[in-house]
Amino acid sequence: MLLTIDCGNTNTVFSLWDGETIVQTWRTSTDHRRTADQYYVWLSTLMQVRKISADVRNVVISSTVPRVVFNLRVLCDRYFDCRPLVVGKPECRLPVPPRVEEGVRPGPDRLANAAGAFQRHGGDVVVVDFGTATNFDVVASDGAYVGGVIAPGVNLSLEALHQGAAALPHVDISRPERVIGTNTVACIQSGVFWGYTGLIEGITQRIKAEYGRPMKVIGTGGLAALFAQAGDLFDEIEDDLTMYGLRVIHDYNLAIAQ
Ligand SMILES: Nc1ncnc2c1ncn2[C@@H]1O[C@H](COP(=O)(O)OP(=O)(O)O)[C@@H](O)[C@H]1O
Ligand SMILES: CC(C)(COP(=O)(O)O)[C@@H](O)C(=O)NCCC(=O)O
Ligand SMILES: [K+]
Repeated sequence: MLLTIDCGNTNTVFSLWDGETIVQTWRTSTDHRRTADQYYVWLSTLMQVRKISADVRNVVISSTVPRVVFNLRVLCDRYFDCRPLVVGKPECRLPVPPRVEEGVRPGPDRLANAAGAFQRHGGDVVVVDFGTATNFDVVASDGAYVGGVIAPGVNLSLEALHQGAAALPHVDISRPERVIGTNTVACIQSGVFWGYTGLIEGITQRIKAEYGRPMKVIGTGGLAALFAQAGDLFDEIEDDLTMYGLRVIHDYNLAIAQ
């Protein structure tokens, strides 16, 4: 079976595949101190809970936190008896190489999103990925990642507001009914929710204008569904896009090795 691991700056997500479908997804906070043994105890316990007896033979990893990769490699070596494919490393080939400035290393999550979006939609796509950062990944008609936008993430903004302003509490993000808040929490929620809605609308519009061809806008990441409530921001929402892209990259590397 294939295990895809998407390690972001906040959370690390593991998806177990059976052929073409994801059997289960598990999420833990990202912590570079977590050892291979700790990962394995956690994963195998959760598999037992779901009565899954997985024979993991292949692993593919995207990590925006370089330090965690070492222990994930040890996990693969010690418990799955395999060498993982790590997106962004020279030995991991991409179906279509990115077209960016010389020396730039795009986030592996963005490369995975591009591979997944191209397989599903055939290019001319913007992926809006809500993680620690809110990324816009532009995928050209041939499937190449060609750049995009990195904005501070929704939770990061909420946290910064709380940290920086003595009288402002930490609030959870939600869609306020009204723009004009009548209490402090409602004002913050409005600022973040409608502020990000404006950001997403404005940036996708400008990307489309600069790109000059019709584009599809795909939302992914936990908060995409919440922002879909704001109106017509996305053509589609695909929560598993990064994982799916990792699978595409895995399949491609397997095919060229044969
Ligand atoms: N479904 C959700 N509802 C609310 N908040 C979420 C949801 N999914 C993720 N988040 C929040 O968004 C932030 C970043 O999400 P995540 O996708 O895990 O980031 P990363 O991929 O950078 O680790 C986290 O603070 C997390 O709590
Ligand atoms: C922008 C990111 C931090 C987003 O990562 P995440 O929010 O998933 O943790 C990540 O894609 C990254 O580290 N990128 C490297 C720079 C670049 O993509 O140009
Ligand atoms: K991510």
